[in-house]
Amino acid sequence: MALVAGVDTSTQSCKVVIRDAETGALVREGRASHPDGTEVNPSHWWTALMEAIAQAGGIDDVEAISIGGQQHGMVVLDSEGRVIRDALLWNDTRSAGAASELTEHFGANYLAQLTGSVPVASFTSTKLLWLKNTEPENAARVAAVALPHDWLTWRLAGYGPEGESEKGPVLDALATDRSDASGTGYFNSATNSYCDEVLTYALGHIPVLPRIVLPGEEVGMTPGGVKVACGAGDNAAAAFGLGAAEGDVVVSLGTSGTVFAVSSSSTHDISGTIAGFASASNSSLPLVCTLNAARVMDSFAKVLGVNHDELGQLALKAEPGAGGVVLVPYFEGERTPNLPDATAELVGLTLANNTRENIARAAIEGMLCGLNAGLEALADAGVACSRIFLVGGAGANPAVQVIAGEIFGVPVVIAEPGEYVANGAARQAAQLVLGSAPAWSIATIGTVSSPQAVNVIENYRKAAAFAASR
Ligand SMILES: Nc1ncnc2c1ncn2[C@@H]1O[C@H](COP(=O)(O)OP(=O)(O)O)[C@@H](O)[C@H]1O
Ligand SMILES: O=C(CO)[C@@H](O)[C@H](O)COP(=O)(O)O
Repeated sequence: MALVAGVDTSTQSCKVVIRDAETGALVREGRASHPDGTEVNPSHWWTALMEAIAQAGGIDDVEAISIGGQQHGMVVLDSEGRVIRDALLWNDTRSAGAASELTEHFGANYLAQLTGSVPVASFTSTKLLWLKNTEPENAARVAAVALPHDWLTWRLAGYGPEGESEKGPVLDALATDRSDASGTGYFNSATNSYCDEVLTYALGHIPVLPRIVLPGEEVGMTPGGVKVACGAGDNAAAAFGLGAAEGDVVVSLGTSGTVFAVSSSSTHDISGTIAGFASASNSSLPLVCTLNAARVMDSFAKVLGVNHDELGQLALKAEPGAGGVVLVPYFEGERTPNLPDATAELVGLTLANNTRENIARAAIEGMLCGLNAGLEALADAGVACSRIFLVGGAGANPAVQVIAGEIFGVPVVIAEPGEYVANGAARQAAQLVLGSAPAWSIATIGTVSSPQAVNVIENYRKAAAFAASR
């Protein structure tokens, strides 16, 4: 039995699954936490990866490993392979001004055609421009730029600063894949090449960038002799893990809320709503992302003094529409719509409807209505949606599954709880070992199908428009 390992180095934690390459059967798993914050020293990701691998029983008996990871984070290295400053993560909004500057300089239409997306503060390109504008001495020292999964892949393959790695600081050994590169804002996934003009404007010079490795190709070997595959951005890895095909839309409720689909045609949305990313299988991954998902539930569970399941039970005791209470969940600002400085609003309260049940339901409805707007944008762009796969930490909550059926108005398939990003990465590792991607089956536990709660969506739309107008 050949074993493969898949990793999800996500915003809040690192998860490792070890699976049978042929059947996909789960053999062992492990996880470790990441620190809080939108600015993180990458060494914490390495420590968490080592801890999660150890918890999963190590990888000595594994033939190949691949890493899926949070997208966009800016990891800047000097010529000695050392990290110059803490990485700015995808949910750090300080580069919102730089995003506007890039869009004004090149034009939304030009960037959408060239890179598939109009940049917002999440994109790596905007973080590099922020670095050049704010910390010019750090920007001048940048010899290489990597994403979180690229940097961990490099370290896993034995590279890193002298004294901390077996193979030393070989910057040219950095590697990535199309899906994660497509989230940088300086990559053209039609030609699989980097956009020098955007990079030069953003950073002031062209650094070493990870070479693009195609699915099924090998990046290198760990010092222990395990093959390393190219990895992927976390959303692309989840789609690959689920085997998502045309007509399947994936909604992921982790720190970010994302709605995306694997598509044979690329998008170039000049409004900036849809990011035109690449998938982990040589196709496209149109995606809409919000900054406010699982943590909205974490926050309301804390305020109401309940756990996640109890929050869900409270929500299901309230009627759809929460008696008129509406949450616009912009706790961390928002990315789609692009409102980096917005704050959350709880509106429509009266003495009669101000109950724990209504507030719990409004929290879940608000989180999902934000993503429903993304689903509508994908439909407007011609992306087919006959069913939705719900994944991510908050997607496992039974109340979220029921309410998702009402908000999306499309059958919601409930996959067995699992680590779908890590599974997708493990499937990439299996592709490397077997020569083609194995057809692992996905265990589902049911489908939620409800008429769409049109009034709930309309009330949310009005409240969100009001919040955006402030
Ligand atoms: N049953 C649940 N209901 C709601 N939220 C949950 C549940 N279980 C976990 N979460 C939340 O999901 C988040 C973790 O999900 P995950 O997909 O791993 O996030 P990320 O990939 O961004 O690190 C945490 O905020 C956690 O509190
Ligand atoms: O920025 C995006 C997608 O564009 C986020 O989806 C990140 O990739 C983080 O993912 P999670 O850690 O929330 O799963």
